[in-house]
Amino acid sequence: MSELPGIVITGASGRMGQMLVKTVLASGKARLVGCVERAGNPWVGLDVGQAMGGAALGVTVTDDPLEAFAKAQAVIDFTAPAATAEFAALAAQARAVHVIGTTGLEAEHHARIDAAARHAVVVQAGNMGLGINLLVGLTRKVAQALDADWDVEVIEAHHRMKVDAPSGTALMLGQAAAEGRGVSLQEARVSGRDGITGARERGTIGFSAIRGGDIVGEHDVLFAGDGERIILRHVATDRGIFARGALRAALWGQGQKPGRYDMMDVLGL
Ligand SMILES: NC(=O)C1=CN([C@@H]2O[C@H](COP(=O)(O)OP(=O)(O)OC[C@H]3O[C@@H](n4cnc5c(N)ncnc54)[C@H](O)[C@@H]3O)[C@@H](O)[C@H]2O)C=CC1
Ligand SMILES: O=C(O)C1=N[C@H](C(=O)O)C[C@H](O)C1
Repeated sequence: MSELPGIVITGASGRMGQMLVKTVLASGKARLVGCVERAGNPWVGLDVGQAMGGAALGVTVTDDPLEAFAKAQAVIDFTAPAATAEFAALAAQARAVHVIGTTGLEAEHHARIDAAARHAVVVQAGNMGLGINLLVGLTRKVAQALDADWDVEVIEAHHRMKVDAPSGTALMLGQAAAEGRGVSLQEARVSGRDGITGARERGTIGFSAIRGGDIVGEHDVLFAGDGERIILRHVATDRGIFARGALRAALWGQGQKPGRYDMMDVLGL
């Protein structure tokens, strides 16, 4: 029997990094072959199992991604935009599937990810969970069925440590609403109202972000009409859903042609 795919986790000491380490170990479908953290992180040089407060796993956290990626069939990356753009090139060099969960990516990061995807398999999504990816389809459908008399607002809530807004998921949902309506999100988007904003402009898609406590991730897509409202809602209560989705993407990516994919491809939605 051939060996299970080897996985490297970047940002291993982070909230998602630790969840990913546990998920890969528990899966029985992949091997943990490396963990990467940024230079200066206190976990660098430690065994990742011991750093997490458990038994040694025989995987030392390194700040050298190239060395780690050389052993990997897939890199699962939930870090920060600049790091992810750099990892994209290194993962492609190693011909490893790059699963990107990092959000807050801007045009320059997407361009570097696109360049890497010419040589290797990249799966990128602002949300790796099944529920949200289903909600994206529903949002597109509802937006298609309603005209611009229905105001669309995307409302999201996350923990106090989240650094980007709107969330990657909120942007996926906004994009789906814009597609359903046949408009450009870039042109329709209104974020973070404050002060004398004037009346709401017809056809815009609004975004509001709440930050507090330990909220894992909550998203509402509100369609507000005259005399009625439709609310599509997803509530995440456990980061395990994102980690299991990311591992599924890493396994799905084995043997695919080089290119850029998302969770819709992985889930067959
Ligand atoms: N797509 C999805 O399903 C999900 C995406 N996310 C996204 O994943 C990212 C991480 O989220 P959290 O784990 O909550 O953040 P976190 O701050 O707990 O973890 C990020 C980790 O990345 C590490 N890191 C940053 N730069 C690095 C570098 N150059 N090299 C190696 N490691 C580096 C940090 O040291 C930290 O340990 C965020 O962008 C978040 O929005 C989070 C959950 C689900
Ligand atoms: O930072 C988080 O925590 C999350 N980030 C993703 C996002 O930006 O949408 C996914 C999830 O909501 C949790």
